[in-house]
Amino acid sequence: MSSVNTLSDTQMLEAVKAAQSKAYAPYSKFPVGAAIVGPNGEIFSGCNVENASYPEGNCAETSAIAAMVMAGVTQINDMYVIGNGEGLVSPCGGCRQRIREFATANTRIHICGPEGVRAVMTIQELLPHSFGPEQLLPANE
Ligand SMILES: O=c1ccn([C@H]2C[C@H](O)[C@@H](CO)O2)c(=O)[nH]1
Ligand SMILES: [Zn+2]
Repeated sequence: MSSVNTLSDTQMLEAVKAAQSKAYAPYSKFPVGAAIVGPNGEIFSGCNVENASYPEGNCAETSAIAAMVMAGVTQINDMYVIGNGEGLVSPCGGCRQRIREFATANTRIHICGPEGVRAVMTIQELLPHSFGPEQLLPANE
């Protein structure tokens, strides 16, 4: 558990809380917010969007990634996630793969609670031995 929040943690906590407040989660009643810091310090946020056809719902991380890509950005420097409860709301398997697509070795995922950042991890820790763009894209980029 990390106990000290940096200035940017404080700013990002505000951003994820604002995103969480927009969640559409009438079925699970489990609102989640996510906020990405891009390579130039831009912030892209998203919330979970559920659906009466349950499997069609989107996670907050997925929504934030869509907002980032819509803005023309394809690199995640940091991802902040917040949910309710005591434990760690860490990205689901599908979202780990989606984050992986835009992550670098320096990307950090910050799992938050209302009081601050509870844990920080790398995508390598969340998704070891992962499959990624390097397998499919030419190396001469
Ligand atoms: O990291 C997570 C975990 C869960 N959810 C959402 C999916 C669903 O709407 C609700 C309950 O699983 O929380 C997220 O958005 N992100
Ligand atoms: Zn997910």
